Amino acid sequence: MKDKDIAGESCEILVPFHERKPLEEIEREIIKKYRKVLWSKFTKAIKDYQLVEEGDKIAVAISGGKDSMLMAKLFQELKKHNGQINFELEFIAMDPGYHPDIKNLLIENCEYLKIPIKIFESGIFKVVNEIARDYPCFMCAKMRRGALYSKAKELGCNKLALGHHFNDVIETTLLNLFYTGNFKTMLPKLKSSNFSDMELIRPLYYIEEKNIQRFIQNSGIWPLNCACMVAAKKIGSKRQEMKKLIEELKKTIPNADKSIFHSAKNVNMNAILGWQKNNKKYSYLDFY
Ligand SMILES: Nc1ncnc2c1ncn2[C@@H]1O[C@H](COP(=O)(O)OP(=O)(O)OP(=O)(O)O)[C@@H](O)[C@H]1O
Repeated sequence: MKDKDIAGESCEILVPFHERKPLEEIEREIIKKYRKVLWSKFTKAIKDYQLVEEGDKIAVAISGGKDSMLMAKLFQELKKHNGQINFELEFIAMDPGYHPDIKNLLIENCEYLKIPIKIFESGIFKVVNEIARDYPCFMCAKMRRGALYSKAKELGCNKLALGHHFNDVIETTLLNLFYTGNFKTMLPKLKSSNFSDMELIRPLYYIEEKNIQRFIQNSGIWPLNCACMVAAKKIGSKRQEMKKLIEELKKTIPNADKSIFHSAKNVNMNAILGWQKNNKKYSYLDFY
Protein backbone atom coordinates (compact mmCIF):
# COMPACT_ATOMS: atom_id res chain seq x y z
CA MET A 1 0.00 0.00 0.00
CA LYS A 2 1.28 3.47 -0.91
CA ASP A 3 0.94 6.04 1.83
CA LYS A 4 -1.37 8.22 -0.25
CA ASP A 5 -4.07 5.78 0.86
CA ILE A 6 -3.61 6.62 4.51
CA ALA A 7 -2.83 10.33 4.45
CA GLY A 8 -5.31 12.93 5.65
CA GLU A 9 -7.37 14.73 3.02
CA SER A 10 -5.65 18.08 3.41
CA CYS A 11 -2.17 16.62 3.00
CA GLU A 12 0.01 17.14 0.01
CA ILE A 13 1.31 13.86 -1.38
CA LEU A 14 4.93 13.70 -2.47
CA VAL A 15 5.12 11.10 -5.21
CA PRO A 16 8.63 9.81 -6.02
CA PHE A 17 9.87 10.43 -9.57
CA HIS A 18 11.17 6.87 -9.91
CA GLU A 19 12.31 3.75 -8.04
CA ARG A 20 14.34 4.12 -4.83
CA LYS A 21 17.98 4.90 -5.55
CA PRO A 22 20.72 2.88 -3.82
CA LEU A 23 21.62 4.37 -0.43
CA GLU A 24 25.22 5.16 -1.44
CA GLU A 25 23.92 7.26 -4.33
CA ILE A 26 21.42 9.09 -2.12
CA GLU A 27 24.18 9.90 0.37
CA ARG A 28 26.62 11.01 -2.31
CA GLU A 29 24.04 13.28 -3.93
CA ILE A 30 23.44 15.13 -0.67
CA ILE A 31 26.97 16.48 -0.70
CA LYS A 32 27.55 16.63 -4.48
CA LYS A 33 24.42 17.23 -6.58
CA TYR A 34 22.59 19.06 -3.77
CA ARG A 35 25.70 20.69 -2.30
CA LYS A 36 24.57 24.28 -2.87
CA VAL A 37 20.92 23.98 -1.87
CA LEU A 38 21.10 21.41 0.94
CA TRP A 39 24.56 20.61 2.29
CA SER A 40 26.07 24.14 2.25
CA LYS A 41 22.93 25.63 3.74
CA PHE A 42 22.93 23.03 6.53
CA THR A 43 26.60 23.64 7.40
CA LYS A 44 26.14 27.42 7.16
CA ALA A 45 23.28 27.44 9.67
CA ILE A 46 25.33 25.25 12.00
CA LYS A 47 28.27 27.64 11.73
CA ASP A 48 26.32 30.92 11.85
CA TYR A 49 24.35 29.93 14.94
CA GLN A 50 26.79 27.45 16.57
CA LEU A 51 24.22 24.70 16.52
CA VAL A 52 26.73 21.88 16.96
CA GLU A 53 29.45 22.23 19.60
CA GLU A 54 32.19 20.11 21.07
CA GLY A 55 30.82 17.32 23.28
CA ASP A 56 27.22 17.71 22.15
CA LYS A 57 24.87 14.76 22.21
CA ILE A 58 22.09 15.61 19.80
CA ALA A 59 18.68 13.95 19.66
CA VAL A 60 17.55 14.18 16.04
CA ALA A 61 13.75 14.06 16.02
CA ILE A 62 12.44 11.87 13.20
CA SER A 63 8.78 11.99 12.26
CA GLY A 64 9.38 10.05 9.05
CA GLY A 65 8.43 13.07 6.95
CA LYS A 66 10.66 14.45 4.23
CA ASP A 67 12.24 17.16 6.39
CA SER A 68 13.36 15.09 9.32
CA MET A 69 14.57 12.21 7.13
CA LEU A 70 16.77 14.61 5.20
CA MET A 71 17.95 16.12 8.51
CA ALA A 72 19.01 12.67 9.73
CA LYS A 73 21.04 12.04 6.57
CA LEU A 74 22.65 15.51 6.77
CA PHE A 75 23.72 14.86 10.36
CA GLN A 76 25.17 11.48 9.39
CA GLU A 77 27.13 13.14 6.57
CA LEU A 78 28.33 15.83 8.97
CA LYS A 79 29.66 13.16 11.29
CA LYS A 80 31.46 11.49 8.37
CA HIS A 81 33.01 14.61 6.91
CA ASN A 82 33.63 16.89 9.86
CA GLY A 83 36.88 16.18 11.59
CA GLN A 84 36.91 19.10 13.98
CA ILE A 85 34.00 18.83 16.36
CA ASN A 86 33.23 15.74 18.43
CA PHE A 87 29.55 15.13 18.82
CA GLU A 88 27.18 12.19 19.20
CA LEU A 89 23.81 11.49 17.62
CA GLU A 90 20.63 9.72 18.71
CA PHE A 91 17.67 9.41 16.35
CA ILE A 92 14.36 9.46 18.16
CA ALA A 93 10.91 8.83 16.71
CA MET A 94 7.83 9.34 18.83
CA ASP A 95 4.82 7.19 17.96
CA PRO A 96 1.77 9.27 18.92
CA GLY A 97 -0.53 6.37 17.98
CA TYR A 98 0.14 6.04 14.27
CA HIS A 99 -1.89 3.84 11.97
CA PRO A 100 0.12 0.55 11.73
CA ASP A 101 0.78 1.17 8.01
CA ILE A 102 2.26 4.56 8.79
CA LYS A 103 4.47 3.08 11.49
CA ASN A 104 5.67 0.37 9.10
CA LEU A 105 6.47 2.94 6.45
CA LEU A 106 8.50 4.93 9.00
CA ILE A 107 10.43 1.82 10.10
CA GLU A 108 11.01 0.57 6.57
CA ASN A 109 12.24 3.94 5.28
CA CYS A 110 14.62 4.36 8.22
CA GLU A 111 15.96 0.83 7.77
CA TYR A 112 16.60 1.48 4.08
CA LEU A 113 18.29 4.81 4.82
CA LYS A 114 20.27 3.31 7.73
CA ILE A 115 18.87 5.76 10.24
CA PRO A 116 19.00 3.87 13.56
CA ILE A 117 15.81 5.21 15.13
CA LYS A 118 14.68 4.59 18.67
CA ILE A 119 10.89 4.51 18.56
CA PHE A 120 8.91 5.25 21.69
CA GLU A 121 5.16 5.46 22.24
CA SER A 122 3.39 8.44 23.71
CA GLY A 123 -0.33 7.86 23.12
CA ILE A 124 -0.70 11.55 22.25
CA PHE A 125 -3.36 11.07 19.55
CA LYS A 126 -5.62 9.31 22.04
CA VAL A 127 -5.17 11.94 24.73
CA VAL A 128 -5.67 14.83 22.32
CA ASN A 129 -8.75 13.23 20.81
CA GLU A 130 -10.23 12.79 24.28
CA ILE A 131 -9.37 16.03 26.02
CA ALA A 132 -8.73 18.62 23.31
CA ARG A 133 -11.16 18.01 20.48
CA ASP A 134 -11.55 21.73 19.79
CA TYR A 135 -7.87 22.61 19.63
CA PRO A 136 -6.06 19.34 18.82
CA CYS A 137 -3.13 20.84 16.91
CA PHE A 138 -2.07 23.23 19.65
CA MET A 139 -2.29 20.53 22.31
CA CYS A 140 -0.61 17.93 20.13
CA ALA A 141 2.34 20.22 19.31
CA LYS A 142 2.84 21.07 22.98
CA MET A 143 2.68 17.45 24.12
CA ARG A 144 4.92 16.33 21.26
CA ARG A 145 7.59 18.84 22.18
CA GLY A 146 7.46 17.67 25.81
CA ALA A 147 7.66 14.00 24.85
CA LEU A 148 10.66 14.62 22.57
CA TYR A 149 12.53 16.66 25.18
CA SER A 150 11.89 13.97 27.83
CA LYS A 151 13.19 11.20 25.60
CA ALA A 152 16.22 13.27 24.59
CA LYS A 153 17.02 13.94 28.22
CA GLU A 154 16.56 10.30 29.15
CA LEU A 155 19.15 9.41 26.49
CA GLY A 156 21.62 11.93 27.93
CA CYS A 157 21.27 14.44 25.10
CA ASN A 158 21.76 18.17 25.57
CA LYS A 159 20.16 19.21 22.27
CA LEU A 160 16.99 18.37 20.37
CA ALA A 161 17.10 18.93 16.59
CA LEU A 162 13.85 19.59 14.71
CA GLY A 163 13.37 19.61 10.94
CA HIS A 164 11.86 23.07 10.50
CA HIS A 165 13.11 24.77 7.34
CA PHE A 166 13.23 28.21 5.64
CA ASN A 167 9.58 28.05 4.53
CA ASP A 168 8.39 27.03 8.01
CA VAL A 169 10.19 30.12 9.32
CA ILE A 170 8.56 32.61 6.94
CA GLU A 171 5.13 30.96 7.17
CA THR A 172 5.33 31.20 10.96
CA THR A 173 6.34 34.86 10.71
CA LEU A 174 3.28 35.60 8.54
CA LEU A 175 0.95 33.47 10.68
CA ASN A 176 1.95 35.56 13.69
CA LEU A 177 1.55 38.78 11.75
CA PHE A 178 -1.86 38.03 10.27
CA TYR A 179 -3.51 35.95 12.97
CA THR A 180 -2.09 37.41 16.19
CA GLY A 181 -0.92 40.83 15.07
CA ASN A 182 2.60 40.47 16.36
CA PHE A 183 6.02 40.24 14.81
CA LYS A 184 7.67 37.01 15.92
CA THR A 185 9.76 34.56 13.99
CA MET A 186 10.98 31.01 14.55
CA LEU A 187 14.52 30.99 15.97
CA PRO A 188 17.39 28.73 14.83
CA LYS A 189 18.06 27.76 18.45
CA LEU A 190 16.51 28.36 21.83
CA LYS A 191 16.88 27.24 25.40
CA SER A 192 14.11 25.04 26.73
CA SER A 193 12.11 26.72 29.48
CA ASN A 194 10.88 23.42 30.96
CA PHE A 195 13.91 21.17 30.59
CA SER A 196 17.09 22.40 32.22
CA ASP A 197 20.27 22.36 30.13
CA MET A 198 18.40 21.44 26.97
CA GLU A 199 18.44 23.40 23.74
CA LEU A 200 16.28 23.12 20.68
CA ILE A 201 18.10 23.53 17.35
CA ARG A 202 16.81 23.92 13.78
CA PRO A 203 19.66 23.08 11.39
CA LEU A 204 17.47 23.21 8.24
CA TYR A 205 16.88 26.91 8.93
CA TYR A 206 18.28 28.10 5.57
CA ILE A 207 17.02 25.20 3.45
CA GLU A 208 14.11 25.84 1.10
CA GLU A 209 11.30 23.30 1.10
CA LYS A 210 11.21 22.97 -2.68
CA ASN A 211 14.77 21.60 -2.60
CA ILE A 212 13.90 19.09 0.12
CA GLN A 213 10.97 17.93 -2.01
CA ARG A 214 13.13 17.64 -5.11
CA PHE A 215 15.76 15.64 -3.22
CA ILE A 216 13.20 13.27 -1.68
CA GLN A 217 11.30 12.69 -4.93
CA ASN A 218 14.55 12.15 -6.81
CA SER A 219 15.71 9.64 -4.19
CA GLY A 220 12.59 7.60 -4.86
CA ILE A 221 11.44 7.65 -1.24
CA TRP A 222 7.82 7.73 -0.10
CA PRO A 223 7.95 9.88 3.03
CA LEU A 224 5.20 10.04 5.61
CA ASN A 225 3.20 12.93 4.23
CA CYS A 226 0.69 13.50 6.92
CA ALA A 227 0.32 11.02 9.70
CA CYS A 228 -2.25 12.87 11.77
CA MET A 229 -5.19 10.70 12.82
CA VAL A 230 -7.02 13.41 14.76
CA ALA A 231 -7.31 16.72 12.93
CA ALA A 232 -6.22 16.18 9.34
CA LYS A 233 -9.72 15.82 8.01
CA LYS A 234 -11.36 18.32 10.32
CA ILE A 235 -9.51 21.54 9.68
CA GLY A 236 -7.87 23.29 6.78
CA SER A 237 -4.33 24.29 7.40
CA LYS A 238 -3.60 27.95 8.05
CA ARG A 239 0.00 27.19 7.23
CA GLN A 240 -1.09 26.02 3.79
CA GLU A 241 -2.88 29.34 3.38
CA MET A 242 0.38 31.22 4.11
CA LYS A 243 2.25 28.98 1.70
CA LYS A 244 -0.17 29.89 -1.09
CA LEU A 245 -0.03 33.57 -0.20
CA ILE A 246 3.77 33.61 -0.40
CA GLU A 247 3.67 31.83 -3.76
CA GLU A 248 1.25 34.48 -5.06
CA LEU A 249 3.42 37.31 -3.74
CA LYS A 250 6.49 35.85 -5.38
CA LYS A 251 4.85 36.21 -8.80
CA THR A 252 5.13 39.98 -8.55
CA ILE A 253 7.83 40.32 -5.88
CA PRO A 254 10.32 37.51 -6.60
CA ASN A 255 12.31 38.08 -3.39
CA ALA A 256 9.29 38.36 -1.09
CA ASP A 257 10.19 35.13 0.73
CA LYS A 258 13.78 36.19 1.36
CA SER A 259 12.69 39.64 2.49
CA ILE A 260 10.27 38.17 5.04
CA PHE A 261 13.06 35.90 6.29
CA HIS A 262 15.62 38.72 6.59
CA SER A 263 13.22 41.21 8.13
CA ALA A 264 13.61 39.44 11.48
CA LYS A 265 17.34 40.25 11.37
CA ASN A 266 16.83 43.88 10.40
CA VAL A 267 14.34 45.20 12.92
CA ASN A 268 14.92 48.92 13.27
CA MET A 269 14.33 49.65 16.94
CA ASN A 270 14.05 53.38 16.19
CA ALA A 271 10.88 52.75 14.25
CA ILE A 272 9.01 50.32 16.47
CA LEU A 273 5.98 51.24 18.57
CA GLY A 274 6.24 48.55 21.18
CA TRP A 275 7.81 45.22 22.05
CA GLN A 276 7.82 42.42 24.60
CA LYS A 277 10.80 40.95 26.37
CA ASN A 278 10.68 38.25 29.05
CA ASN A 279 6.91 38.67 29.36
CA LYS A 280 7.21 42.41 30.00
CA LYS A 281 5.72 44.95 27.58
CA TYR A 282 7.53 48.12 26.53
CA SER A 283 6.50 51.16 24.51
CA TYR A 284 8.86 53.36 22.59
CA LEU A 285 7.40 56.21 24.64
CA ASP A 286 9.04 54.70 27.75
CA PHE A 287 12.33 55.77 26.16
CA TYR A 288 11.12 58.90 24.32
N1 LIG B 1 6.35 11.93 15.86
C1 LIG B 1 7.50 12.58 15.84
N2 LIG B 1 8.63 11.97 16.30
C2 LIG B 1 9.80 12.63 16.29
N3 LIG B 1 9.96 13.88 15.82
C3 LIG B 1 8.89 14.53 15.37
C4 LIG B 1 7.59 13.91 15.34
N4 LIG B 1 6.73 14.79 14.81
C5 LIG B 1 7.44 15.90 14.52
N5 LIG B 1 8.73 15.76 14.85
C6 LIG B 1 9.82 16.74 14.68
O1 LIG B 1 9.28 18.04 14.64
C7 LIG B 1 9.57 18.66 13.38
C8 LIG B 1 8.43 19.53 12.94
O2 LIG B 1 7.23 18.80 12.93
P1 LIG B 1 6.09 19.07 11.87
O3 LIG B 1 4.96 18.18 12.13
O4 LIG B 1 5.90 20.54 11.78
O5 LIG B 1 6.90 18.50 10.65
P2 LIG B 1 6.85 18.56 9.13
O6 LIG B 1 6.95 19.98 8.65
O7 LIG B 1 5.78 17.69 8.62
O8 LIG B 1 8.32 17.88 8.96
P3 LIG B 1 8.69 16.41 8.64
O9 LIG B 1 8.69 16.43 7.14
O10 LIG B 1 10.02 16.15 9.22
O11 LIG B 1 7.61 15.57 9.26
C9 LIG B 1 9.86 17.48 12.44
O12 LIG B 1 10.66 17.87 11.34
C10 LIG B 1 10.56 16.53 13.37
O13 LIG B 1 11.92 16.92 13.56
